[in-house]
Amino acid sequence: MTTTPPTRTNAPGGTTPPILELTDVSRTFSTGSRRRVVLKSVSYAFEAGRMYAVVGPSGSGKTTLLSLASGLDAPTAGSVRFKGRDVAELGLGTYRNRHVATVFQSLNLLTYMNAVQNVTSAMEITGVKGGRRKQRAGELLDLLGIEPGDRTRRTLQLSGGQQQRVAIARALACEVDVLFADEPTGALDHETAAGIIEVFRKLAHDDGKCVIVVTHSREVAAACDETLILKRGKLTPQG
Ligand SMILES: Nc1ncnc2c1ncn2[C@@H]1O[C@H](COP(=O)(O)OP(=O)(O)OP(=O)(O)O)[C@@H](O)[C@H]1O
Repeated sequence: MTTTPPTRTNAPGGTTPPILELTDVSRTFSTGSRRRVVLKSVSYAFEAGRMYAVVGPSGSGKTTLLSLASGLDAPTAGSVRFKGRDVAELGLGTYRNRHVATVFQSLNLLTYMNAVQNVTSAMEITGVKGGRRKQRAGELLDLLGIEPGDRTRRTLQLSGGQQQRVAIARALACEVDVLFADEPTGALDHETAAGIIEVFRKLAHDDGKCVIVVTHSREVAAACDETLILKRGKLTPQG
């Protein structure tokens, strides 16, 4: 088993070991005889305590990048390392379930459950004990501005923006080191979006998490510590 300690950092003169490191990651999709190279040897080291925006034109591969970094998909070539360990060795399922949480563009809420149940169900692998789960879910739904009267309604009956906020509360409930979010403010009004971004910033800056957000929003990108541009298969930090 390889446990090479991480050494790289993107910060000029920085020495912080990365929490998540992509090394020469490529992803090619083959449909029939057609091959499409979406990511070409992408390398980047993400640090704890920072919030990153991944931006780029539609179809440039942002969701693909997020899928690889979050262990939903495996690269065609290259490696993804979490705390120095190759996630392929750790096991993609273990990596996904124990170390990272993702707010998907499609949200993936359990629509037959209410908001509280969606959030508590994410706590099964955390240290939060059964009796405290409801209370913790209440705290998170409070933080995301879901009114008490809406928390016991099936999520299918909530608005798109409310569902998005429940999905974020559920991701926060996982208490993991890395949080990924794909267009997390897409269905939200300006004010609610600003509140969500503040929650993400605090998560990074106060709780030391690594937050990686795919976004088309300039406001979201401006609130991040670093913006990475994905274009023609390459990931480049904004100058
Ligand atoms: N499973 C797949 N099979 C074949 N092609 C795929 C697959 N997943 C993604 N692609 C292709 O990879 C390219 C990048 O898609 P991706 O969804 O990662 O882009 P994106 O930057 O997230 O786009 P958007 O901003 O529109 O959400 C697209 O051309 C898409 O059709």
